[in-house]
Order: sequence, then structure tokens, then C-alpha cells
Amino acid sequence: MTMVFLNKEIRDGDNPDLTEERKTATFDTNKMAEVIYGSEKLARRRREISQAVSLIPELADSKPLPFLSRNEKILESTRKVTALNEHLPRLINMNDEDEAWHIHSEVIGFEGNPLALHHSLFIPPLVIQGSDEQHEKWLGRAKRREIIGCYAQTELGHGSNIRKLETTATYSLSTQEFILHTPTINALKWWPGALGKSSNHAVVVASLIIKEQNYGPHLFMVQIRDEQSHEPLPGIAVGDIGPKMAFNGADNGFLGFNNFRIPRGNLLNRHCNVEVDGTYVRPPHDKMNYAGMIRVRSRMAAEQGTFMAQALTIAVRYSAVRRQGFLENKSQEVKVLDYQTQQHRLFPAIARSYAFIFCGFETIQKYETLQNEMNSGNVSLMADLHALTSGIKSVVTYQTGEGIEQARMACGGHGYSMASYISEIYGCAIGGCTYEGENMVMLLQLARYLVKSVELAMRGKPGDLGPMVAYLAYPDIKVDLVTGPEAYVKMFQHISKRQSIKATEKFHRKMESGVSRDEAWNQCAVELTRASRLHTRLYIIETFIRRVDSIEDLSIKMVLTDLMNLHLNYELLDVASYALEDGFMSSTQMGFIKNQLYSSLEKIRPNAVSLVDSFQFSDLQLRSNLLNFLFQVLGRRDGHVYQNLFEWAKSSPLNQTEVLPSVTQYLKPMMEKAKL
Ligand SMILES: CCCCCCCCCCCCCCCCCCCCC/C=C/C(=O)SCCNC(=O)CCNC(=O)[C@H](O)C(C)(C)COP(=O)(O)OP(=O)(O)OC[C@H]1O[C@@H](n2cnc3c(N)ncnc32)[C@H](O)[C@@H]1OP(=O)(O)O
Ligand SMILES: Cc1cc2nc3c(=O)[nH]c(=O)nc-3n(C[C@H](O)[C@H](O)[C@H](O)COP(=O)(O)OP(=O)(O)OC[C@H]3O[C@@H](n4cnc5c(N)ncnc54)[C@H](O)[C@@H]3O)c2cc1C
Repeated sequence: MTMVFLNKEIRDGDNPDLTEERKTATFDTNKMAEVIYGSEKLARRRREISQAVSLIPELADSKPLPFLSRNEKILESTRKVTALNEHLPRLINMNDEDEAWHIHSEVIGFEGNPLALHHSLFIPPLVIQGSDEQHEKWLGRAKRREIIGCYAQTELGHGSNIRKLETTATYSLSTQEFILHTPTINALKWWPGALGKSSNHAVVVASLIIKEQNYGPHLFMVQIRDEQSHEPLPGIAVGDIGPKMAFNGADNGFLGFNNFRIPRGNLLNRHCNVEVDGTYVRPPHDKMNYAGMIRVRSRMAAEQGTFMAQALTIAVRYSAVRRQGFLENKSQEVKVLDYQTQQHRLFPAIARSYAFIFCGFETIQKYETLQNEMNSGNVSLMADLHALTSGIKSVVTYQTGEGIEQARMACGGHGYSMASYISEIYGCAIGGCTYEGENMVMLLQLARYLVKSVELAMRGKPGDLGPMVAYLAYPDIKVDLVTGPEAYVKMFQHISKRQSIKATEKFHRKMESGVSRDEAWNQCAVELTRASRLHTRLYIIETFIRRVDSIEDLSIKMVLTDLMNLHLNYELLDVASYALEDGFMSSTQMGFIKNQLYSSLEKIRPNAVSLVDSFQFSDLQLRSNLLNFLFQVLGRRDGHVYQNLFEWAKSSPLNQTEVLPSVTQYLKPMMEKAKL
């Protein structure tokens, strides 16, 4: 029987400890899902899609993924993604990217698949950088999945510094072709997802050479495999780069060219061009060819927030059914979720998940605005969004890694088992610290922007500062934190501003002392990255406050205000030393922040399970679907952890036989020998 209590689904047969948690919630999880996913429609569609997927057995994993070899993982992810391809038009609106992400996450999970890059990194650059004619030629085929593609930029020797990519695309005036060439081993493309074994096309980033002049990285559409035989085309060397920390259901690959020719029309030329006679037509912005990277980075806050939310759903549910130790009542052990330390471990991370998703919505919208502007030739928003998304991708990936690792530890020993599946989520999410721009490198990109902004403010031109950095010119007026969120923002602004100014001044002093600009920059790099992190954390706080302010439903607003207050106090406490240093914050205020933080933990406690339930991850999405086989066990919605852990252990391939060859071949002879 199912009983609906404030629209929270209370099901007979669920672990009573979880049921009790769901009953104490002060809000409706369906309503909260609408806030998380931005609309009633998307939240509802997600539930409908999850329900529809759960009724199609071939879309479920056919085996527990942790027990599979790499080949089996790739076979399984490919089986699922091609089965999904058949069902997609019936299950989702094919033009709705959010629905597409959701269904892929349901069916594929975290381990990657050969079409993931096709949608996130092959089609988008084609859309952004390809002309109408090129769309006509490739876009329809790509969308129909007649061809499979990837994005091949990084090389064995260069990833961060793309100006130094060694793969060349030399224009041949005589044949009007580009000749792609890999001059050294270091120049092999290395890492692109789905390149190794699955793709037959790639958007390749190579240095454009015309009449011996290097015009820097440009994007080319390249067919790398025969469409019939799937064999690499002559002049192409391609393969898989081996097992990785995660994403082992995907074939990240290498790629080399031996004077491989492609037609002139394969340079993606919406914004730049090489004419027949070799004349180069410049794009409207120097870094136009990097626009695709801004797009991916702009989606990372929501993506990473979602990864962290998945790990937290597992850890919070488990913490509500795991009983160990005593508080006052010595006749019953407590739920570990009642320990303040456990709450301190998990609740700030829940707040960050919400914060990242809210912030993600804003950055996705900002990117869409940029894209529209770029299409009409206006590139003025690019620099700001590049700086913003560089900081955001770095801060959210790092903090997501921290949050997921805390979730794992919060599950004690069982968190270390693959039965928690948290390590797989961690491996997948933590890749984000490296891909789409290594975090330190991207923080330093934002720092360039901050230093320039501080210089403007110092030159007495605060009116030239964009809205994102206007605070760098604000006067320092002490604040009383008791007055609420605005005071926290002002405190954070002071901290961030002071660090940006300090780092800039240090940089200037170094140069004045005769150190070269680049060397001075390097000698200030740690301080500069600190400034970038603070600026980004301030931005995330502001988006959280904006989102909570915009909510009308009172019960939702109240619980999100608790979460936001927790976030504000946790974040400020974490950086308090910057404000204590110059006396902007007093030790009394520090004590106030701590007390507020502890009181927020208490307020959130009764809503904790419902706050993670509100993400509405299905058991399938968390890989805890028991209908087909046993898998992730700790975060099951029904909370029946122990009996399923035992079933999980029994299903281990090692337990399919009592005596293993390792015993008969090695241990037994050793023991026998010892007896002699
Ligand atoms: C809740 C809502 C739901 C929605 C969400 C759904 C989520 C559901 C999740 C479900 C499951 C999802 C599964 C996800 C799976 C994830 C799959 C993972 C796939 C990973 C794919 C990875 C791909 C890659 O990594 S591709 C390769 C990426 N490579 C990089 O990023 C390289 C980094 N390097 C660079 O970008 C450049 O080299 C750079 C910028 C560091 C330096 O470039 P430069 O040319 O040398 O420039 P520089 O001299 O430093 O600066 C000069 C000048 O130019 C400005 N600049 C630089 N870049 C840009 C730019 N892009 N735009 C604008 N301006 C730019 C720079 O600021 C300088 O300006 P000035 O200071 O004014 O001179
Ligand atoms: C899971 C995954 C998927 C990927 N998918 C793709 C893909 O589909 N397509 C693709 O083209 N690429 C892909 N990549 C590659 C990825 O984009 C690069 O690895 C990434 O950009 C980092 O570059 P790098 O490996 O050269 O690191 P490096 O730059 O060599 O970084 C090594 C260290 O040097 C430091 N460093 C480097 N430069 C500087 C600097 N200027 N200042 C200060 N410190 C510096 C870094 O901070 C880091 O600590 C993927 C990578 C991963 C992990």
C-alpha cells in the first residue's frame, strides 16, 4: 500500500527508519523537485521518463557493472545505448536536452558510453562552428546517428596549452585540401572519449598552416574510419588508451595522422575561413575556436551538483537506517544521522549540491545568451563568460570531489565497498577537475580577468567594471551578520576584493622589482588562484540567494532558507581567516557564525532525507535496482540495506565456487610443503 503524506510517497514495506524520516519532512518533495529542475514540467517529465524506462527490461543493466571486465563494460554500455536509441523517440522529446541527459543518466549511469561525446562534444562544436552548408552535410547524419563522432583536441604532449598543439593542418593550394599530420609521438591525439574504438568521425583540433604561417588551433571535421568496415582509413592510426580511474565503459583513444588529406570544406568555417587562394578570413574574436569549451564548462556546475547529490542520496539514506552507538536513550542505538559530526559531514554538501545546480541554471542561461549573440556577430560577452565559467568549473569540481569523498566516509566500511557505488561516482566526477581545462590553469584564466579588473578600479575607472566584479570598487563598510544574507555577501565581497587586490599588488611589486611579467605571474600564482576561488564562491553564494528569493511556496522557501543559511555560514567559516586577518571580522562574529552553523544543522536534520529524496533519482539511476540483479545497495529508496548487502556478497563471482584456483594452485601447495 502507498500512502501519500504531503505528496511524499510513504510505502508499506520500506525500512521504518526511512519512513519515519519521510514523515517528518516539512515540505513536499515534488514541489522541491520543481525548484531543483527549474519547472514543474521538467520535474514531472523526469518522473515519467524514469517510470517508462523502468518498464523496459532491455534498458536495465544486464549484469552488476562492478563485476565486469573492461571489454564487458564497453559491450554492456554499447548494448544499452543502442537499445535506448530505438526507444528514444517514444520516450522523450528529442529536441529537449534536459530530457536527453536524464534518460542517458538513467540508462547508462556513470561508466560512460560510446555516444556520450557524440552528443556533448561532437554535435555542439559542429553546431557552433559549422556553416549552414556544413550543417546540411553532417548535422542531420550526426543527429540521426548515421555517423558517430568525438572531439579530438588534447595530445599526448599538450592538453592545457592548446596554442602549442602539434597536429598540423597545412593548406595545399594545389589540391585545395588540408593535410593533417602528426609530426611526433607527442602530437598523437590522446584522451578523446569514444575515439578509441567507436567513432568513425572526429572534430579534430589542429594548428592551421597556410603558406608556412601558423594561424593557431582550428576545428576540422575528419572521417577516421570506413563507414562500412569500420576499419581506420589509410593514413590514420587510432586505438584505445587503456583503463582509467573511471569511465571504463567508454573508449578514450589516441589518434595519429600520416599526411591525411581532407577537403577545404572540412574546416568548420561559420566564423573563420580559408579561401581557395589561401586567404585567411579571421573570426570576430581571437578565441572563437574555444567557444565550445565555454559551452561544456557552463554545464558543469549543474552536472557536478547532480553527481554530488547522487552520492549524498546514498549516504543520507544509509545514515538514516544505520544505527550505531548511543545518545541519551541507552535502550536503542541511534541513527548515525543523529550525530552532529555526521550532519556536519553531509549537510553542507547537500547545500552545495543545491547551490551548484542553481548556479548551473544561471550559467547555462548565460551561455545560451552568448550563443545567440555570437550567431548575430556580437562576441562582447565571451570574455566575461570565459572568466566566470573557468572559475566555476574549477571550484565546483573540487568541492564536488570533497563532498563525494565525505559521503563515502560517512558510510563507514560499507562506503568503501563497490556495493555503495560511491567510488564510481567519485571517479566520474573527479575527472572534471582535469577535463575541460585543468583546474589550476582555469583558475589562472579567471585571475587574469580579476587582475585586469583590479587595475581598472585602481586607475579610478570603476564605471568600466562589469557587474560581476563591480564589488572590487566598493568601499569597506563593516557589517553586522545578524542582519541576514546581504551582510554575508558584503563580508564575502570584502574578503574576495581584498585577496584580488593583494594578489594584484604583489604581482605589480614583483614586476617593479625587475622580474619579468610571466615570472612575476608565476611567483604570485597561488595567491592568484586563491583570489579566483573566493570570487567564484561569492558568485555561487549570490546565485543561491537569488534563487531562494525567487521562490513563492512558503514551505519550500523555509527549508531552502535553512539550507542557504547553512551554506552561508559554512562558506564564510571556511574563509574566515581572510577577514580576521585585517580585523574586518571580529572573534565575536566568528563565534556567531559557528553557532548559526550548528543551529542550521539541527534545523535541517528532520528534512535531510526528504532534501535528498527531492532530487528524485530513481533506484535505477543510482544503480540500486533490484528487479534485474543486485547492485548498489546502500542508497536504496526502500532502505533495506543489510539483507541486500548479503545478497550482493553472495552474487560475487568469487562465491560461485567454494574453492578457488588460487587456493588449489598456490595456497594449498604452500601449506602442504610447510607440513613436511
Ligand atoms: C539540474 C539540471 C539538469 C541539467 C544537467 C544535467 C546533468 C546530468 C548528468 C547526467 C550524466 C552526465 C554525464 C556526464 C559525463 C561527463 C562526460 C565527461 C566528458 C569529458 C569530456 C572532456 C573533454 C575535454 O576535456 S576537451 C579538451 C578540453 N581542453 C581544454 O579545456 C584546454 C584548456 N586550455 C585552454 O582552454 C586554453 O589553452 C587556455 C584558455 C588555458 C589558454 O589559451 P591561450 O590561447 O593560450 O590564451 P591566453 O594567452 O591564456 O589568453 C589570451 C586571452 O584570451 C582569453 N581567452 C582564453 N580563452 C578564452 C575563451 N574561451 N573565450 C574568451 N576569451 C578567452 C584570455 O582570457 C586572455 O584574455 P586577456 O587576459 O584579455 O588577454
Ligand atoms: C576523463 C577525461 C576525459 C577527457 N576527454 C577528452 C576529450 O573528449 N577530448 C579531448 O580533447 N581531451 C579530453 N581529455 C583531456 C583533458 O582535456 C586534458 O587532460 C586536460 O585539458 C588537462 O590537460 P593536460 O592533460 O595537458 O594536463 P597538464 O597541463 O599537463 O597538467 C599537469 C599539471 O600541470 C599544471 N599546469 C599546466 N599548465 C599550467 C600553467 N600554465 N600554469 C600552472 N600550472 C600548469 C596543471 O595544473 C597540472 O597540475 C579528457 C581527460 C579526462 C581526464
